Amino acid sequence: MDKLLIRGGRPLSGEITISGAKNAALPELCAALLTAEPVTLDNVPALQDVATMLKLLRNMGAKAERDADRPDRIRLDAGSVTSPEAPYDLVKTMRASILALGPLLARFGEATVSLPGGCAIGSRPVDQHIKGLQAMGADIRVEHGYILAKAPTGGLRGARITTDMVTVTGTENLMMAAALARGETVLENAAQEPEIPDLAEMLIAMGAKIEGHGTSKIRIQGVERLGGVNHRTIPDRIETGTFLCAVAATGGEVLLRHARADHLDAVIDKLREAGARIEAGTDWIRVAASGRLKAQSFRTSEYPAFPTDMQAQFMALDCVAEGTARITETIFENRFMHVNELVRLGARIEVDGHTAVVQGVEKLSGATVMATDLRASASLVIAGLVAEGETVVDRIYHLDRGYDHMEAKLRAVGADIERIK
Ligand SMILES: CC(=O)N[C@H]1[C@@H](OP(=O)(O)OP(=O)(O)OC[C@H]2O[C@@H](n3ccc(=O)[nH]c3=O)[C@H](O)[C@@H]2O)O[C@H](CO)[C@@H](O)[C@@H]1O
Ligand SMILES: C=C(OP(=O)(O)O)C(=O)O
Repeated sequence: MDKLLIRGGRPLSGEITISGAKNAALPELCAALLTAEPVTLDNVPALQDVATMLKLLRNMGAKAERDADRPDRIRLDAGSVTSPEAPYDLVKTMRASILALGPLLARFGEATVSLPGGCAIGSRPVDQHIKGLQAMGADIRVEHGYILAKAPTGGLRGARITTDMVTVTGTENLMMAAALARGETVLENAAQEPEIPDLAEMLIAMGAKIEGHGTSKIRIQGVERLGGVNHRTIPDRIETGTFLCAVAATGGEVLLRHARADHLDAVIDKLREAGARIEAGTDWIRVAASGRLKAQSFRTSEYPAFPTDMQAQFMALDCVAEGTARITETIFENRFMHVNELVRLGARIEVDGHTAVVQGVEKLSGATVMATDLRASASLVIAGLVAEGETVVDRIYHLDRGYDHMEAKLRAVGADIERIK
């Protein structure tokens, strides 16, 4: 199993190019299932989750290949889908496979999708996806770990759907299903994360009629068919935020290219309050920091508030900042698993329910730690970059699921980090 060996204590300087967003690319790959025409996606990151999604689409009979001359481009053709099914062995490694459910049901009138397992960060049920599709007339049974879904005769029907909580993939699944349903769907309490308007723009370019994306009320007028499209995925705001925290923690100065500061206001505000210097243009962000920063308290919440996917990385920064930070996680019930590993590196953190209290220390000291989920892994990498001596981050397959060549990007700005097999 691969590990990362980090020798900490080096400031970072230079340039990093931000990849396309994992959480936009995954639903957009599934959106290709809505049409029999070719779809081309650009700026798709090279990640394990994307590879898994391509496998899943090919398993259904779709064509899904990276362009040989241009690796960020994926060409998809779901004209040849024969089996609207997502089997357990592919779904179990990637929860986002649930995003195949809405498009398959809308286009083929039926779908069989394995229930995603509970994962490290929480139980993560999909009841809201199911409830929304049922409101559109689908008959849904859960048997032997599979969601067996059938559309009514004549196809899904538009409906007014208010989800019990704000759900990102739930909103995406229902928006995609509604694009091919009969009549109007109104999604109330919709998620507003930037990945949702990006998906909506792609669907609109395919011929969908969608309004209100990026707000909590999305209106979709179903159309009979959708066509092909060439769409460019937005930059990954969480990869961007991860590198911003890394530079703020280690000190130095780095220019992030192809980055969108306007998708990351809550994190950038906190970094500035901590003492990092940040400038930004339309597609770049420059971050500079020196000395110890000031610890920052925050509370994760739905967009545009502080993202849960940045909680672990910012906690690593707080571990070596001056003062005390209170970090409250409100989205997932079990997203503090990095805490014990950070403590192994010398951090002082106490968890009380959904809140972690971090007392900043002057330094961390390298140790062997274990990655438990994707962003926990990123947090341990940041901690390793600031710790004295050697840190080994074990089980980095989590990191490979969601970061595009992270260690190569960090090495290019001066980090002493290598992958050991
Ligand atoms: C592929 C992708 O885009 N993943 C992101 C997406 O995950 P994902 O879409 O799975 O997360 P949700 O927004 O759905 O989850 C929000 C909360 O709602 C709960 N819930 C959700 C759906 C449901 O049917 N029932 C239910 O109870 C979840 O357990 C969680 O407590 O948004 C999360 C929250 O920003 C991010 O951390 C993930 O990186
Ligand atoms: C939790 C995450 O992803 P997923 O929903 O794919 O598990 C994440 O990106 O931090």
